[in-house]
Amino acid sequence: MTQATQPPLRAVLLDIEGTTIPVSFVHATLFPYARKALPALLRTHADDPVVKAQIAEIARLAPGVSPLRQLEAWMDADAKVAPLKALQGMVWAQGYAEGALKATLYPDVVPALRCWAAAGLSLAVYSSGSVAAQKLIYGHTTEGNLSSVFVGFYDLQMGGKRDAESYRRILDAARWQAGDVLFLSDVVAELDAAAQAGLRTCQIVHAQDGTQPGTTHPVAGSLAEVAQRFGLPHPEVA
Ligand SMILES: CSCCC(=O)C(=O)COP(=O)(O)O
Ligand SMILES: [Mg+2]
Repeated sequence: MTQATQPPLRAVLLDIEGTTIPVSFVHATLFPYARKALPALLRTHADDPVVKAQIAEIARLAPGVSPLRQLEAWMDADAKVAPLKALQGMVWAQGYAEGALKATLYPDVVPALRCWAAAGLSLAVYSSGSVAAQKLIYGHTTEGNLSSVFVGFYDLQMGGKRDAESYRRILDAARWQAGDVLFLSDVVAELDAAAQAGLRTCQIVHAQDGTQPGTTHPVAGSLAEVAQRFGLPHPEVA
């Protein structure tokens, strides 16, 4: 089916890093903040039930390794692992609360999200970052609290982003039909998995992030371009 003959989209599912937020913000601000703050979190919150549950999960995944060493190894590898993502979310919460962290989105993102939500599209997030971290990032942007534009937040509890089954779980949870949903990501393997589950896809490519355009999904350099390609309401970029 060509774009013109496809039914109108009802929902947009968005990745975060490389899609709505520059890779540099995640790697130069969020990740170093978490790396510095995690040792103290493990020391001072050892009795917190959430921390305890994550430590138990680390021990299950990496038996015999010190939790901190394992977290450092995962951070070195940029591994998308649920216990690391949950603990990173906890330390970022403190950073946002103290005003040390504020998310800077790509300039095209806020106008597009507000315009699409106002036009009745359902918007949801699917990121490796924990749901708590997603709500924090959109709750503390340089342009204010954006969390109300989203009707759903999904993380690795749905499964890995390169696994088609994860997208089927999200469709079930959101009660969406696959063909009504557009998934946006910078990572081709994630788009492949979403397409396998029947979602429509578009790769977001930002030269400043070094994103390599693939050949198997439509490509756009901004959400305004996505709107144009997929017949979505067109945001006025401020
Ligand atoms: C939720 S903000 C932090 C993003 C993060 O921790 C990460 O690993 C990026 O994952 P994504 O799936 O958004 O590319
Ligand atoms: Mg990404």
